[in-house]
Amino acid sequence: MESLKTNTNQNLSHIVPLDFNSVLTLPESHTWASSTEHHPMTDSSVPVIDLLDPNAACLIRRASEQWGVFQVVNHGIPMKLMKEAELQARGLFKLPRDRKLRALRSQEGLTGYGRARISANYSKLMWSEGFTIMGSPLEHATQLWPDNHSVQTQFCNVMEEYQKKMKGLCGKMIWLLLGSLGLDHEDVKWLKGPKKKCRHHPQALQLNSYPVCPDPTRAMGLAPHTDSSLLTLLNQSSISGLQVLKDGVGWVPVHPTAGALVVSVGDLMHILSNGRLKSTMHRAVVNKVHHRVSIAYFYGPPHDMKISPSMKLIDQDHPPLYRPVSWKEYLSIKATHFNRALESIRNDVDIDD
Ligand SMILES: O=C(O)CCC(=O)C(=O)O
Ligand SMILES: [Fe+2]
Repeated sequence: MESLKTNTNQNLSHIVPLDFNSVLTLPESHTWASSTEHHPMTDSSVPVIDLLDPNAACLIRRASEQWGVFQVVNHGIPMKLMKEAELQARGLFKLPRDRKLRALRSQEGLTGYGRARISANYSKLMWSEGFTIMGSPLEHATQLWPDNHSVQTQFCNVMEEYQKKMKGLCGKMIWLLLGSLGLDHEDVKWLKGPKKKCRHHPQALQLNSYPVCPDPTRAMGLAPHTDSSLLTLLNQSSISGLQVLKDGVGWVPVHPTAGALVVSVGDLMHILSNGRLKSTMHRAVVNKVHHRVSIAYFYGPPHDMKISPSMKLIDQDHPPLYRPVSWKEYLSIKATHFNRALESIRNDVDIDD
């Protein structure tokens, strides 16, 4: 792979995705030892919950305890906006490679085009490319469409509106979940309440693209991971690819449901709930026919706020499972320990650095 240098002369080739159009066979660098072909030994599937159901809070608590992942319908996000965001993402990833590379993430940067960040934790590369947005994507939009002001504006408007709507829904979902565990605003003061003005909650939008793959069973779209967030809302479009790891069963596909959003409990929500709600391992597989795009919205607590198991969920039989940790600290622990990050902050486990 060519090395890409910026004007600060940093070598950024470890951020650059493969030129997927230029290869007819799966390169060795992207060939995973174990096949992603799977035959789950179960008929059970990730619950689909109607948010207008009077029993919704109880259903999402049960789904979060048993699966850590569920789909929601009647969530109030306009279908038109979900489709428009998907179209904008597709338009971006269809741009010529040199255009996308103009908006490449920088070494320390958080936003822009590049490989999945978890690539650093695996020896094989993934069959995907991503684009991260935090707030206004205007700077990158001008790099992507330098001569087309109206495309820039349209892209920014859609992505900003999408983040705004996701933020509202995420807040609602988090309070539904916490309420179903018996927690209220007094127990989680740092979390934005309906009328309270609180500190800034970091959010990020991750556009994922999984190009058509010549040998999908030996490739990996996005390798197994848990999300570090409090909660993640995923718009997975109509093409399947997302799978969750279910204890005793194996990888279970999350079949796309028209208009639904996939909700995943993140590691920090798992900590806050003292282990009651699961942050489930998930991955994305690829296919030979369709270019799949997904849009993940991650919502976290204020960066420096220490998150610890809620006092109300601690008693003699349920001691605090985790030590307090801020999101900032947790992200750096995750960078080192990756899928063992939660284990590394458990009160009852010692693991080597
Ligand atoms: O594309 C998908 O289905 C999964 C995306 C995901 O897990 C992520 O962006 O963290
Ligand atoms: Fe994820």
